[in-house]
Amino acid sequence: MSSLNDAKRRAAYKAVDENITSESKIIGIGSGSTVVYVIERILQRGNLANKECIFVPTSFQSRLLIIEGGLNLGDIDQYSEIDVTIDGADEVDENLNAIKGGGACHLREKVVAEAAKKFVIVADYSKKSSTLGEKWKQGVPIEVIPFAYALVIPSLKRLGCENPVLRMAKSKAGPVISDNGNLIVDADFGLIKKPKELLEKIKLLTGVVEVGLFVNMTRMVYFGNEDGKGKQYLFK
Ligand SMILES: O=C(CO)[C@H](O)[C@H](O)COP(=O)(O)O
Repeated sequence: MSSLNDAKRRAAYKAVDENITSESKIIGIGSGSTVVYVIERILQRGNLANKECIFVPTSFQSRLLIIEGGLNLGDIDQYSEIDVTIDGADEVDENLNAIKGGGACHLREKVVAEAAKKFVIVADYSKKSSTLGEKWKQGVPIEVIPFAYALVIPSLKRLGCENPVLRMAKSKAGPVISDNGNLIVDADFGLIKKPKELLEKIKLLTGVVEVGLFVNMTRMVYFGNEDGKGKQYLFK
């Protein structure tokens, strides 16, 4: 296994072991490659898989992971109070603010994170930074309704992003369509020293549904380390 995957797995296992307890009944499941290891660990711990836990997905991908794992699937409209949500991230700064949405799922991810008493991020060492924008060079993912994207792009330029890019699909001629039927614009703002301010400004643009900046939401981050030895935890 690559050191990166190994690091993802270590972070995910530790986060499950330390945050999903016998008290946890409703659990939010994020999206992405690291979350696959979250489900793997939950299944290994048969007591979690078999008992009456309900798992709330953040995407088509995590819905499938829950179903294929034979876990109890719930929806956010049935379970709007979640005990703990565990999700990946594209970058996390030293204040535990994060960029998310590399998989175009950040709208649902934010809903399920906000519904949780505790929001926990799992990531490999390459995601750790001191200031957002240092590591994730693709830009801030912004979910936009299709009708408005041509208007949102120049507005993002006025906010300081030189080249906002409509995210295109890799195996289809056309744009990435989110699970909500929307488009994703990736907007590189360089180093983001004031993520809350930027989030508020982007969110005010008409047609923007959600921004992949998770500010003041994360309680804990588990980073899997490169050396294969330890794990690094950051707590708020
Ligand atoms: O925000 C996300 C999807 O929208 C993912 O959590 C993020 O992209 C991290 O993914 P991975 O664990 O594959 O690195």
